[in-house]
Amino acid sequence: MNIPEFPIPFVKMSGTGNDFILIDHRQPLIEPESMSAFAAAVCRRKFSVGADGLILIENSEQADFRWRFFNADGSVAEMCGNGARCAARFAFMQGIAPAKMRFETLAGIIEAEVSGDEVAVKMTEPRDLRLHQTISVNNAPLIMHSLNTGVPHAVVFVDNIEETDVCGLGRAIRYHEAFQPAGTNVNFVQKRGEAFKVRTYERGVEDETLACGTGSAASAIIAALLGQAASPVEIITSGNDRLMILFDLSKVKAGGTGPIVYNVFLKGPARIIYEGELRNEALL
Ligand SMILES: N[C@@H](CCC[C@H](N)C(=O)O)C(=O)O
Repeated sequence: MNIPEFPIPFVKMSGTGNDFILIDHRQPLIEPESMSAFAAAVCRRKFSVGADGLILIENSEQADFRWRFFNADGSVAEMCGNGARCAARFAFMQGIAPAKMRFETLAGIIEAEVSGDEVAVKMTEPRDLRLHQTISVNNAPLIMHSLNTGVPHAVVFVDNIEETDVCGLGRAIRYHEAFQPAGTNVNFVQKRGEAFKVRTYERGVEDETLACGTGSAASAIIAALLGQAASPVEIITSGNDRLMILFDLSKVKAGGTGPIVYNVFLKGPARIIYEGELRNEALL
């Protein structure tokens, strides 16, 4: 890795327990070929700052800014719902963007609105919907659904979410041949009154995270398509925080087949935990 010039100012943020390191990278500090290794080093818990992901905010010619998003293992993700809410608040706070903004991600343009510590983002149009797939996991048939809400998600409805082996089952599904080569994030979902509890095994973190925005959106939309919910859907995260998912749904596409879902919004808190300066020892 090319060693960047230290110290590097950063902000640590949490989107309902999904935590990120944010860096204003409009003046480039880290060489593109070193970014993945840099992300993996600074996201390493207990040895460095520790986080589920790294977000670099850069200049854009089409929007208020663009981001580069890295998972904790250094892999690049096309989109991250909670990261998007944190990035919007960071950009507003640093004077990079107004309260109502647009920014570029690999999944497309994201619209966001910041109001205090609450941030709403308009997600990309969901795609690649598959309902009622049966795959074999640990030699047993498992029924699941899948949807791409910016990144790929599998959704499994369970009867006892507390007892579900999120890491064991999640890893088996994440690496299942049905989802290769990209792999998938995996959400386990259980209805709780009018709300839904969601626990997510995240690709690129390779662990359960305390919340997942795109996973919550995929779970809410699939619950609605199965007739179990209607927008707005309240999601209870693993960390017992709340996210709201709003969307429009029409059961049949005009002149075609299959449902369409559009105007998908993800709303919830995006909190600033601390600000600091990275030293070179953060990479050791
Ligand atoms: N935590 C995220 C999703 C981040 C990307 C994911 N790990 C992937 O690689 O697909 C969210 O809040 O949406």
